[in-house]
Amino acid sequence: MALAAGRAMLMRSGVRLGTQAAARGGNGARRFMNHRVVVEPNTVPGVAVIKFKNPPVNSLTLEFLTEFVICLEKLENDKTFRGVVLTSDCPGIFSAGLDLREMCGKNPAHYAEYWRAVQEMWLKVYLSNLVLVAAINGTSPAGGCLIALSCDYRVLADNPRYRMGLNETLLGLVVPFWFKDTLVNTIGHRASERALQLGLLFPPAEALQLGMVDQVVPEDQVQSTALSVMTQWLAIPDHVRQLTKNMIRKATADHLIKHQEADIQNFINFISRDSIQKSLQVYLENLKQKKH
Ligand SMILES: CCCCCC/C=C/CC(=O)SCCNC(=O)CCNC(=O)[C@H](O)C(C)(C)COP(=O)(O)OP(=O)(O)OC[C@H]1O[C@@H](n2cnc3c(N)ncnc32)[C@H](O)[C@@H]1OP(=O)(O)O
Repeated sequence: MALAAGRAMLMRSGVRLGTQAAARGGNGARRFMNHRVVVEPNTVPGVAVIKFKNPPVNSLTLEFLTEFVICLEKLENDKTFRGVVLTSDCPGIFSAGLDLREMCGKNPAHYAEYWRAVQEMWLKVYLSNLVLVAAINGTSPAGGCLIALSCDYRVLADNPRYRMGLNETLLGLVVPFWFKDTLVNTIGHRASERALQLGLLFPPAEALQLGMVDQVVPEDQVQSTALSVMTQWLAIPDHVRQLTKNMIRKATADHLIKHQEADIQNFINFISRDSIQKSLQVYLENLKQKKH
């Protein structure tokens, strides 16, 4: 379903699916290249590394979301893969979250298409049959943090400049209920209440203390740590681990699935408001002028 919609979207936007290139890297591993998402089968058997490559800040544009979902779907359907490490190819930034330009100055049909793509990405990551480990090698606000929170395990680089959290209120936005649920499921109710209302972005030591990440390691060890953690997760037979994951996550995902259309309509109504459009424009302008 998501794959078909994604293909249609890519066709509309002029991206040819046939352009995905395969090449052999130095270690002989096949390396699949999309435009914005690079998939590298790694030295650990059954594990692929997905690198976000949407410079300058890996913002979650419609095209990026579509490519990402297609990549995950392909890996899920390829039974040689059991686990995926998610990381970034953009130095210092895991993902800047939703692309603000997708939510500014567009029409309701675009907002609907964009929000559905955000929902589908979250459902795909949150309910993935694969083991997903986030190797967070940069800052990850809002939607970037959501991707990491939706993985099974998080390893964060020990760099005080890298902040993580759901900062939507700082942009004048109300966090969607399923972003909130994902955070509450990870760090608990009280910590989420404070973090969400204040739009807090946490440095590594605090993120670890809160349980927002599972490990903080030196920057040059993020990916290797993620891969060795993966080995531990893959020691469990897939079917029992998948059933257990599904049992724990199903209610949260079902909440969105049940209200998916209403959630899209709510997003359109909210984002189309003059006051919201104005505050997003001011936020973007401030980013340009480096006032943040
Ligand atoms: C019911 C309704 C519910 C609505 C809920 C909507 C939910 C939204 C969730 C979100 O994800 S909103 C996005 C939140 N993201 C942020 O607040 C991050 C903003 N960006 C930054 O703080 C910084 O850019 C950075 C990530 C820390 C990187 O800093 P750096 O100094 O390295 O780069 P910049 O010069 O700031 O940025 C370069 C370039 O990229 C543009 N940009 C940055 N972030 C975004 C973004 N999220 N979307 C689109 N574009 C972004 C920035 O404007 C610069 O552009 P320029 O043209 O080169 O000036």
